[in-house]
Amino acid sequence: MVRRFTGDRLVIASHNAGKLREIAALVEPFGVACTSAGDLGLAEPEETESTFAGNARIKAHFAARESGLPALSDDSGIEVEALDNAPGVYTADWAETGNGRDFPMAMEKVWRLLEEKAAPEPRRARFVCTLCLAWPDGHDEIFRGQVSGRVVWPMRGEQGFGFDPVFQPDGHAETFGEMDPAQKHAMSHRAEAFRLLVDGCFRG
Ligand SMILES: O=P(O)(O)OP(=O)(O)OP(=O)(O)OC[C@H]1O[C@@H](n2cnc3c(O)ncnc32)[C@H](O)[C@@H]1O
Ligand SMILES: [Mg+2]
Repeated sequence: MVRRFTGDRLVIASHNAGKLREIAALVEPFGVACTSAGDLGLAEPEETESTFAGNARIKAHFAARESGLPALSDDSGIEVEALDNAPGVYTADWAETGNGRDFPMAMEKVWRLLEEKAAPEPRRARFVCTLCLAWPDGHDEIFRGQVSGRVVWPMRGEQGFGFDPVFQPDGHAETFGEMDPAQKHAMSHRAEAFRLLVDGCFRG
């Protein structure tokens, strides 16, 4: 049995401004007030697992325990088929410079590796999003969404965040970086996982 969410306040267990924006827009229609882990001064736990679900659990349970409130985390990334699904769980790590994150550099690295392999077009990829809703008593629910498409180069568009400028979803001419937020929400990995969360926990 999936546990229902009956509260009116949720901690968003993420320190990524782009995700916070998207998750707040998805949660808003349900009349649930969102506070981010950063607003509460919570630390960023280390993501030591090798799966999206494992890392999503670490982040949500940490925030739920520390805040005493239900917490929703998001672990996500881009899997590139010709790179054996890298960077995948390590998408944020590929952008890490020591002084912050450099996503243009990480996207260029993906492109360079694809060129070195002479990977044939289209260069298939998918965005994956795993959401974990955890309660302070230790219970959790996990939901996964994905969207298929291709990696394109050069980068296109200023919208969104992270790897959006090099990901073109199937059936569309624009990259996620060129789409407005509502268009991305209509098809994204995050939106799919969120629909499952709503069906299971908000309405179920
Ligand atoms: O862990 P939190 O604090 O939530 O923030 P993070 O940025 O570290 O997030 P992840 O550990 O889940 O790393 C996933 C990375 O994958 C990328 N990513 C995930 N969803 C994306 C999306 O919708 N569009 C573009 N890039 C995305 C983005 O660059 C993220 O930094
Ligand atoms: Mg992270």
